[in-house]
Formats: sequence, structure tokens, C-alpha cells
Amino acid sequence: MKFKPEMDSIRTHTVPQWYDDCKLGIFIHWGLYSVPAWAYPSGKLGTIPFDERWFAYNPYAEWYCNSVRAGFGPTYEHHVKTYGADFDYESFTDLWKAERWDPAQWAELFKKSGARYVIPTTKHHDGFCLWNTKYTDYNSYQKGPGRDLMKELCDAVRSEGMRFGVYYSGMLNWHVTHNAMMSDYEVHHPNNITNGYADFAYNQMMELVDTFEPSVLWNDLDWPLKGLDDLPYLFAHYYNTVPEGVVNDRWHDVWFDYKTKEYHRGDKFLEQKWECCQGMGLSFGYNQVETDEHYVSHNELITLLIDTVAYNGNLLINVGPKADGTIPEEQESRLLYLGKWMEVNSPAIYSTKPFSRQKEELETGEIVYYTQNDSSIFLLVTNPKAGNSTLRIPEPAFSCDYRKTLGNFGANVAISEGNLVIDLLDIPAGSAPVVLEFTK
Ligand SMILES: CC(C)[C@@H]1NC[C@@H](O)[C@H](O)[C@@H]1O
Repeated sequence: MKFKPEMDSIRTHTVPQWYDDCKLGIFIHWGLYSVPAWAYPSGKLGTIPFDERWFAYNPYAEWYCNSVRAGFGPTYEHHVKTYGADFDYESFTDLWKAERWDPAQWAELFKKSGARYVIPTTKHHDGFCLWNTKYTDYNSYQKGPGRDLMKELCDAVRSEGMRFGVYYSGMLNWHVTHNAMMSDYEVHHPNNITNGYADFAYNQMMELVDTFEPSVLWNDLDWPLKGLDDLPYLFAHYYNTVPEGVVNDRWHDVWFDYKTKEYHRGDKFLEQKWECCQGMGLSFGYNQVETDEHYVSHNELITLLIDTVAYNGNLLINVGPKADGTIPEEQESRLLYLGKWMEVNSPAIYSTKPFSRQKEELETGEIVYYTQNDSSIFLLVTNPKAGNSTLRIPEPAFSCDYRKTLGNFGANVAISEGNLVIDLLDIPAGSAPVVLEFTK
């Protein structure tokens, strides 16, 4: 066995090339919370004080259980009006059928989007498990849909040639704790910090490793404090079982392969591999209250990918399916649009590295990004003007030869008075970002 259950051994693990190259993944938040599918679209994480103003008005529809437990606020009022004050969260198992779910359709759509890995919530904070786990009957095989949703999805994703990872909420389990969490402190100090719960989380994570051999272990928030000594055993078993496996950074700072950012991006990493995860709107779980206006636009989604990849990140964009197993049209439309763009422009995305310059804002309003591979430098222009326009890039970052545009538009490129001058020709109105390739 290459890895021993000691942190010195674990620390020898490096980020596998596939994870660095693939750049785009699909997060999926699907669970009991998809039945009510209701949250107050208060605002983006990081823009609202992380106290009652966030927790009682939580825009995350997957936090429905906790939002109702608050006992006040819009979600509590919606729950009482819609289901009655005595309707407990666990009763949503009787209403969740997934009657229109076809995992092959999901996998086909994700493949078309250009994504190369898929990470579903196997158990979110509510404690309901989406696989036939032997550690609790509070799962989708024993209750609700009556199916091992994760096995079916894993098979469909892999049959499309994509990698399958697993999300698991290690720290929180609202099926075990019953108080509302109304502060960051309460979220990180739940009262299920028993050895028994730490063992439960460890056993379920080991079961996920042995059952699915997932390419990514995506733990959320933190790991049970009485289970921290278990982690070297978990990581060693995981890496020995899945040699190309990779883990995120939400394990109480014990270890990570890559860092994660959730919505607010702040200072980006360059040297350290990282992953940007967010919904297309303000929520991860499907929120029936959200309209198209709450979602990033089709072109903003592409720019989000570019702005992430240019800084050495992967974009893990979230899909929040409806309870019946269909994907909301607004989300499907954006994934297909992204996929069409990737069909033409993916050489500037897949298997690239950050360039010496990542981004610059031009006086004319366009924002230009750079990526590179061994043979080319790519210049990605977001918000290009319709028709013909001229970009002037002062003190260009390179002097290599212009090769071609990636797409159906023209360009003339020259160096003039120390500027890289690019004439963009025949850009359609509302165009997605356009890419020019230069030969090293
Ligand atoms: C990034 C994503 C996995 C989010 N992590 C924190 C959770 O509270 C939230 O519901 C969502 O799962």
C-alpha cells in the first residue's frame, strides 16, 4: 500500500493531472429539500451578515429544514401556510418520488455542457442519504424514491466518460440534531459531537469510498471534532483505493489537495489549485421562488468559467434538480449554451495553465483574459462589442505570432506604437466571449 495512515505519508499525495486539466465540473444538490424547493432569495453568500439575517432568510433552499426550525422568517411562514405547523421535515420522504428521473438524461446533458466530472450530494446537512447505506434507513432506497439514486447516477455518469465524485456533509446532520442553527458558531459547534456520531460519519465515508471509488471526496463545512484522528486512516484508505482520487479542503484544516471557494471569490489563488463552487442563482437546491433574473446570464456563466480557469481554478457549477428528477429549464439552457461555446473554444480551457498575466480591463470596456498550453497562448475577450471594434492592449504580455480566431469571426492583429492592436470583425450582438490563439 502506497499510503500509510500517517499525515507524513498523506502529505506526499499530489493533485492528479486529470483534476488540473478538466476545469469544469457539475455539482448537484438534490434531496428531501427539493420537495418544498423554497427559499427567500435574500442575496449572495458573503453579502449578508452571517447571523440571523442570513440564517432566518437563507437563500439556500437546501437549508429549508433549518430555516423552518428558526421559527420565524419567510421560509417558516411559507412552511406553516403550505404544509402546516405540525408537518415535520422527515415527512417529505412521503412526498419525494423522483417519478420523472432518468439518470441517463442527466449524464447526457452534463456531458454536452463540457463538464468532465460530476459531484452529487450523497447526504446533505439534513441527514437524508441518497444511496442504500447500511448505517441508517433514512435513505432514498428505504424511503421516498425507493431507489439507490447514487448508484444509478454513478453508472450513468461513468458511461458518458465523466468522473464521479461524492459530496458528503460530515459535520452537520439535522436528523440527529434538532435545534436551529442561527450563527456561524452554532454551525461549527453542533451538539452531535459524540464519538458515536464521529464513527457514523467515518463509516459512511468509508462506505462511499468502497462502494463508488469516487474520483473526488468533497466533504462540507468541517469534520466531526471527535473524529479528526480517524482522517489519516480515511485518506490513506481512499488514496490506496482510488490512486487518482482528490480531496477538497473542508476537513478541519487536517489536509487538502485543493482549496474551495463558495460564491464570493475574493483573492484568487494562482500557485494553489482551487475550485469555485456556486449555483447559477442564489441557491444550490432548486428554489421555485427564483426566476431567470436571479440566475447568472448565459454569457456570465462562460465568463465565470474563464475568470476561474485563468487563475488556476476549476469551476464546479451547481445544478438543483426538481423533486420529480427534471432539471429546471433555466439551468438546462445555460448548460447547453456553455457546451456549445466549449465545442469551439475548449482548447483555451481544457489542460491549460495560467499565463504570466491573467486579466486586464481595457479602456474600451472589454475584459481580456489569458490562458496558455505548451504551444499556444489564448486571449479570451469577454463582452466583445457587436460588429467591428478595435482592442488596444498596452505593453502586450507577449510578442508571439497570431494564429487564428476560435470561431466564426474575423480579426486583424498588429503591434502598433507598443500596443497589441486587435481589430475584431463581424461580432454578433450579445456575443459570448471570443478567443484568439497565438503561437508560442
Ligand atoms: C458549496 C456548497 C457545497 C455549499 N456548502 C455549504 C452548505 O451549507 C451549502 O448548503 C452548500 O452545500
